[in-house]
Amino acid sequence: MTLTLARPLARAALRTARSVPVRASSTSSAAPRAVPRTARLLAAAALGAGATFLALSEPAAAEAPPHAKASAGSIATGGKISLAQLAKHSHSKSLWIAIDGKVYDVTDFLDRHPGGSKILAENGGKDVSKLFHSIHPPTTFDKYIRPDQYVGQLDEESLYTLSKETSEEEQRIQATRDAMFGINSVVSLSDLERLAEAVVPRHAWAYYSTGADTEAALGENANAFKRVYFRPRTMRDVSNTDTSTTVLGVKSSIPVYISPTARNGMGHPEGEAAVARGAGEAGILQVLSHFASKSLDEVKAAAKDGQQVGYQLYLQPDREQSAEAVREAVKNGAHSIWLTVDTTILGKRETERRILAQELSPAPHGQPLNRAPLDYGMSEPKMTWDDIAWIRSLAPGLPVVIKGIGAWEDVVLAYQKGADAVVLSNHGGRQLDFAQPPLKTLYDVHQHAPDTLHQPNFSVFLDGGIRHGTDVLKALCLGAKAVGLGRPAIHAVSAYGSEGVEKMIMILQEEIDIGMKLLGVTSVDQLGPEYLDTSKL
Ligand code: HEM
Ligand SMILES: Cc1cc2nc3c(=O)[nH]c(=O)nc-3n(C[C@H](O)[C@H](O)[C@H](O)COP(=O)(O)O)c2cc1C
Repeated sequence: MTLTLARPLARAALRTARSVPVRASSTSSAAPRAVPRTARLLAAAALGAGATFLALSEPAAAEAPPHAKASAGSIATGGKISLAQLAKHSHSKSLWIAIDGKVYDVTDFLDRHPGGSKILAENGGKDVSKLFHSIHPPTTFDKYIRPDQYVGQLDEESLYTLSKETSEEEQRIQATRDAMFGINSVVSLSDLERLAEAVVPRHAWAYYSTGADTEAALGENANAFKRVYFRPRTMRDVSNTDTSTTVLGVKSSIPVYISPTARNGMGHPEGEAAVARGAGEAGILQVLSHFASKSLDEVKAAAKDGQQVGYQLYLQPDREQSAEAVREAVKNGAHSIWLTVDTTILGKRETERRILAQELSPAPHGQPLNRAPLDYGMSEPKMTWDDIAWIRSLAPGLPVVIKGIGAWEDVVLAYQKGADAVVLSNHGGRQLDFAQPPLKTLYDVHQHAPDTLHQPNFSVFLDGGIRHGTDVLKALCLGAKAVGLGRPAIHAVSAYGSEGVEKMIMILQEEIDIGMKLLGVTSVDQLGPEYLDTSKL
């Protein structure tokens, strides 16, 4: 396996983490331990090669699933299966995988797997429990796998072997976690980011952190805030400030919500459920991704009574599939539907591709030349403005939010087509590189379509690059009703679970409060463009 990039990255992660809340006295234990070659290879096996996930669920000698009894003997051996037997079924004519100690024949699922046949083929003949659970909500399984695909259970020895398997990456992560300072040493969102980089698996960090192409859009999202200055007013009584507001009718402790991000389970076993707990404690709205690691059902179960969770949809070419997803979200109590519209095709995410390609294709010579296929997996390229009415008809009474607007003209269209809100966003710089920073789009709205910012039944939100309370204040001064946090929430949950999310919101609340007092305002509705100098934007 080629580790040329892996090791420096892991070391860099540890270095940066030590400069923030990692106990100095434990630094020696934070160094990756020497790991036998076999363990490295096993680690490599987890994702075709190379990638491993944070321990999520130990393969358990659990009782056979209910459908097993019906199917026992149909394909099957009926008896218990060893890892060696499992490994023999690793080709497209007979493809078995083990999940939580149970073995399934997925040969006829290979070409239907929504995540692509390649990844499934590469993992045939293996235990894929950790990988499976970190990507798929539990409901996925029953939806796609028939009872007759159950082959049998892994034998005791195999289960024991699997339970003892700890990859080099898992050891590195555990050592880093052991060396972390307590949560109260975290003082900023960037502290959480550095910690997350140190404690999530390498491929997960590649996925979370990547932008598209040159990553100019990613960088500019945050930089744009640095080009806007405050014009603070003074000699006003600011002894009592109120940072709260409402977001689509939901009371919110600060004008901030959690943007939808896929696969939170790669960074923390509780994933979006932990985000829900943190958001609930701190009193802000969470929007759950279409590709979340947890189902809306599970997230609602983790949430407080009455806590609201929005549901984000990627419209699929199979409209009935999308209709079903919306109906299910409504049934499970979604507060609102957030339709993402900046993903007609997946952006070219080079950082992520580079790392995965190195891990998946370690051989230096003799590889066939691959053309990366265009990935339409995330959305329907035929989507138009008229689809807003269709979505609305599927979720009567629920707010419909259009997420991923990059030009002021589209804000006007969304308003005219009956959306309840828009999110000015370039998907955190992961889609069209050089798409202008959302703060600039907001400025354009303020210049060209200011009326849309002052409608009682229409809200303009923004996400991308928010890392400080002052960023939140700048967006509100320009007319945004609230802002979304994408990566910061992932960093927070990856580093400290639900407490991390709560801490992140506490930090922002303090920063917003300090900023308001120093600006000379006592409530968020007093914020306006007169508090800004935008001449450098
Ligand atoms: C055998 C049972 C499996 C089923 C039923 C299944 C089902 C699915 C479904 C429905 C999706 C689409 C995601 C969504 O709509 O939420 C998906 C995506 C995916 N699956 Fe699987 N899958 C299985 C096994 C695996 C395995 C063994 C792997 C890897 C080793 C894997 C890796 C992926 C990946 C990487 C994606 C793309 C996720 C994304 O783009 O965010 N799947 N799978
Ligand atoms: C790892 C990751 C996964 C994301 N997944 C989704 C998603 O599933 N649906 C979606 O609408 N946006 C998704 N986004 C975009 C975010 O909702 C949001 O627009 C972006 O992260 C904001 O930028 P920020 O990360 O600088 O806060 C994702 C972003 C990241 C970083």
